[in-house]
Amino acid sequence: DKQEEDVLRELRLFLRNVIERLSLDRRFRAFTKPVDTEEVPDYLMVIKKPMDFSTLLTNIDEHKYHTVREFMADADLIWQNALEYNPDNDPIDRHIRHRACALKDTVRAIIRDELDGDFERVCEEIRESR
Ligand SMILES: O=C(C1CCC1)N1C[C@@H]2C[C@H]3C[C@@H](O)[C@@H](O)[C@]2(C1)O3
Repeated sequence: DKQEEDVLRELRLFLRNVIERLSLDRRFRAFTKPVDTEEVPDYLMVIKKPMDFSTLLTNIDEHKYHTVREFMADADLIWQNALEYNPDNDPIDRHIRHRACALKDTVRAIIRDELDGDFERVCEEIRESR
């Protein structure tokens, strides 16, 4: 109904704003677009569900996320995939993992500081009603 669509529209606005702010952070530049599977031919053998900021945005615009929890499941894939694919004890991998952990902490801090628990509970109620 109208009020419910307004809630889901506010959710999309919030999620787009989160991604916009992450995309402006130079530490997270490697997370903005899908890993180039022509540059990295074994990537899809290792990583079953690739994810990146541009794909999150597309999903938001396709109304794929009805709750922040659903969005977080995909957002977490970005840093989880980075840790999984780049495990080695060399400077490049360690730099990527440092940024992956920074992304994990930054997303959690934004949600903790800016998501109203009552708003997320309304989103969950709407999703369970459908
Ligand atoms: O995992 C990633 C991205 C970093 C966070 C996501 N990649 C896999 C490749 C290994 C490493 C070095 C380059 O080969 C570059 O292509 C990638 C991209 O970084």
